[in-house]
Amino acid sequence: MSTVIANGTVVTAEATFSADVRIDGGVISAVGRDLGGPGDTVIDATGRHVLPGGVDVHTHLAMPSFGTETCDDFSTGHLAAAMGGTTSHIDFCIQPHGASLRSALDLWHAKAAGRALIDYGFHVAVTDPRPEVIDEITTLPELGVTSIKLFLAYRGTLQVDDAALFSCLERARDSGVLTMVHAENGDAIEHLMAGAIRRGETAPKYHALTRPPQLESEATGRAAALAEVLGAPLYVVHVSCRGALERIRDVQSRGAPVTAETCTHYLFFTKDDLDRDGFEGAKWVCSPPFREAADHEALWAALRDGSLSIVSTDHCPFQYGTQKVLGRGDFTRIPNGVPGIEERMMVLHHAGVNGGRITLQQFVSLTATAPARRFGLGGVKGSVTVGSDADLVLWDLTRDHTITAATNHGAIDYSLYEGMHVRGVPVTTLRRGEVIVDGGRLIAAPGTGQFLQRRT
Ligand SMILES: NC(=O)NCCC(=O)O
Ligand SMILES: [Zn+2]
Ligand SMILES: [Zn+2]
Repeated sequence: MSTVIANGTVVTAEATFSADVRIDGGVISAVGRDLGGPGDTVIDATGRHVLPGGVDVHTHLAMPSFGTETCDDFSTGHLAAAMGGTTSHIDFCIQPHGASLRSALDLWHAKAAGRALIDYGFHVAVTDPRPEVIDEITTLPELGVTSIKLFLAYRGTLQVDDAALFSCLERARDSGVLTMVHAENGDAIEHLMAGAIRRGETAPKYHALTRPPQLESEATGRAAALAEVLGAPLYVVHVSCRGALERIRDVQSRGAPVTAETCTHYLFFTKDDLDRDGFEGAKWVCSPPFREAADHEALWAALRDGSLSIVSTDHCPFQYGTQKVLGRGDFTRIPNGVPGIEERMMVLHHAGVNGGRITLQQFVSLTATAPARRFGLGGVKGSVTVGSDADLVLWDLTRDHTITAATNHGAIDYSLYEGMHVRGVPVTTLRRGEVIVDGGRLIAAPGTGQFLQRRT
């Protein structure tokens, strides 16, 4: 039996046009006029825009960190994602020290099993780059994993040195695997943090002050230079500042295969948000930290000119009431990370498209088409085109909504965007042709989200 989304306005990364979308076996089989026929299930999209479901390539669900674990698992995180119009994501599987990459992946598969509502893939974060672990990178594509991540910060837990970065970039290049990098100079940060604590500077705002933008720019330039020397593909995650953008543009101008993302929150907040009354600023603690208003404009410009091609969330939620408070009296113990998987599409659409900063096509590209293509899902996810999975979101561009943690759906007890008014919301979400959210009601059953085997 076929489903037809009738009378909507289809939006792709290239164009916006009136069309029906026909779905057979969970896949888009036609896009055109008057596609409905007898026996079809028809979903009337009159007055709605039909967008590809969001693809979020940077999330941390049920991730152990700072002595606790991110509060959204593959059940609550997926519920929040689906409610916000995101239909697939790629989560970071973190290699425990001493473990193989394969066993780390097994751990993450177990976290998702029986819970998933949307489709999901994994990147592997290599944290213990022993020679045999670097050798294992070549085996990842056969497991459906075609990207690894290296952290240049978080000394003692996640950080790797330049020798490991160089070896991994080389091995990944030879295996068709994309290397992602968290670019901050972890050694300099440790030094600055220790000095702040010695001086009794313990409040959340010192998180931002001990991670200055120069240390992100330096690490970005270093990673980009190593990738350029090797001709290895590199993806810089969560770019937050002008200096890092300059380093990325520099290597891109010479044709180096370096791409980059920013995350939603870096377009909205500044380091002053960490200096809110009492301990409230802890809600805004993430790495890299928030910068200046001028960085927002630089990031928007980079999204327009393509030097940044993706907006992801870095959804890494820790409850304020029970988890962020672990760092009361010592900012270095505040779990790093902020939530955003439910808000990404709405706030980016509102500030970006309604705000006149990007077009609706650019919005689709940044949130769905480009991330799918970059991470081995092109032609499968992220586009309203024939042959792609029917992951679709029907948007009402005229509907108003006020964001508040009380009506959000994840396990997190706050929203960075609390009280923000947006116009334009997802009203119906389909995953592989099946309606999973309609009018704010979840319809999908736990365990129906599928693992995404990605291509190199
Ligand atoms: N971003 C952040 O503060 N936490 C999540 C881990 C990471 O991406 O660095
Ligand atoms: Zn990071
Ligand atoms: Zn992250």
